[in-house]
Amino acid sequence: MRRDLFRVLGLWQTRRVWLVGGLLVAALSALAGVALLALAGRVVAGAVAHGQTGAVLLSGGALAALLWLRPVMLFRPVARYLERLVTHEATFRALADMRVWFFSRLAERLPTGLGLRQAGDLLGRLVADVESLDGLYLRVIVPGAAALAVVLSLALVIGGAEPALAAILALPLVAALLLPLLLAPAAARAGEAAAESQGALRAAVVDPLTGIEDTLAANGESRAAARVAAEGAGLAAAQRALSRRAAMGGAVGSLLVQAALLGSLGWAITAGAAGATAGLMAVFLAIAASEALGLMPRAGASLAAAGAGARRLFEAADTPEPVPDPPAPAAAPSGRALKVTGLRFAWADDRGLVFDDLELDVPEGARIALLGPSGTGKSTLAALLLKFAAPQAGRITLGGVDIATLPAAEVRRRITWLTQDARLFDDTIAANLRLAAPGATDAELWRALDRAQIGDLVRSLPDGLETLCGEAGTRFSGGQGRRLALARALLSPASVLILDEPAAGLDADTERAFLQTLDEATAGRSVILILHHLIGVERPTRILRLAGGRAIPATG
Ligand SMILES: Nc1ncnc2c1ncn2[C@@H]1O[C@H](COP(=O)(O)OP(=O)(O)OP(=O)(O)O)[C@@H](O)[C@H]1O
Repeated sequence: MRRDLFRVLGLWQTRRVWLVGGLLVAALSALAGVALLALAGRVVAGAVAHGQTGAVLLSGGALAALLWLRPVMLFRPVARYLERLVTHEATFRALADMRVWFFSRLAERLPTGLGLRQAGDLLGRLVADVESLDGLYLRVIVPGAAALAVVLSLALVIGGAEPALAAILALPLVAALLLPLLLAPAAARAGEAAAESQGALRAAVVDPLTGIEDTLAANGESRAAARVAAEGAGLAAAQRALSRRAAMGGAVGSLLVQAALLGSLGWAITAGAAGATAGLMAVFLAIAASEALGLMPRAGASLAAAGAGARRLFEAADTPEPVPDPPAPAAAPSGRALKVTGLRFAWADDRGLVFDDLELDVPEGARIALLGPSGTGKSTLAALLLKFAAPQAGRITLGGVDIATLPAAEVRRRITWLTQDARLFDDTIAANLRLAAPGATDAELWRALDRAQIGDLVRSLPDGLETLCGEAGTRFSGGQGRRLALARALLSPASVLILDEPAAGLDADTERAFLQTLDEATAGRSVILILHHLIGVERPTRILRLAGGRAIPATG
């Protein structure tokens, strides 16, 4: 837990000005509270002495304390306000950075999809686990710094005059300050269970909702609801356990603060008149300290929750990168011929080989039709060409340069892929298209839409290019969405296009029309057409069939 939390602090380095600023303001605000009650104590002690001696005026010290009371009283709420402002701003900034960091790490590490990870669980990590880290700063570090400032100031104020009294006052408070560190390991399991349940609950909701049609068609909603209920109950139980720990910490905290208060009171009573001023001051200071230290032991639960959140974040973020970028990349290639030699690849050690000694030549401007039954590795080949996975043996060169020596982004600028289940995102048609070419003009968007045989439909929509697609393109039929995705691929400036079943979703006439115009749409670029069968109008320069892990020439 400790290592994970220190790593979080390391990632927050860039926000250190805000974070340290928050600590200083919090300490200042706590000290203002101490000063307020110290001054009040001094005035009351002066008034008591004044009553005893029958003097007409308060002593000089008590009078000065009285004069100082007003500015400190005014300063205190200002400091409290600033404390809230700065510490919360610091947290918002640090957590926002953390979310972007986590998202980028996932994007690098899961290029071929989530695998066995669940979208809902990852969402839980991005939202709830990142959020639990605010407890590390707002409920542990900030109050800890404020409490430390209070304890030190008490020791200074009382310690000089009455060391024994300072010890009576400070020892229980130091215990309250350190208690979170002792309580956190015991609460760790509850924190872990709560974080896991958060993820499981989100997964239980997101999974059936993402495929709601299939859930409903199978009458599966009551089973899905039962799973949500079960995960919800698990989460409630874990959170209850965590709250119990926090409540126990709170109770111990008030006991310790009361011990400091009673100890000071006892000392004041037994010290008699000589110690009355110091004793009274100590009682007042113990009251001041209760605010800063009383809640400290509760921080043990927050520390445990933050530790669990951090562990889950790093567990996902540290998934090994399937294809790390080379430390010293080669110069970008000038040519665009693709060549695959001696390629061997299996998705995992315990899975069979998808390719064994695969050879493939895609000269500049060639159009290769790649056929093969389901499961022979057509999509896998595309994944290897885009560096979503790395071969166990063999080479893939682009313009004569081994892509293993190029950064993935460089390769993906030159090779693009219309995947089999290409997705539209929850944005406008224009924004979806400009994913492939951010600088494309509207005229270029329309040209790509026309080439993908979907221009007329988009023209007929009231909002045209600004029409919203909905999540996963739900606003469109499967075939329409596919054509929009095809337009996006055609718009890409990449010099090698891999089009996986580009005509899927088109009726026979439109498919024919599209394939006949594909030459013009992809002029000057190399194209790998992944198809289950040819319809006779594709005019490929070569036809290859994938079988037994190799690409063999075919006649169509
Ligand atoms: N991301 C992945 N992780 C693990 N195994 C995978 C992954 N993608 C594909 N496979 C496996 O690799 C093999 C080849 O799959 P691939 O999707 O490349 O075939 P395909 O020829 O494109 O099939 P289809 O025509 O059905 O799309 C299959 O056994 C498949 O289970």
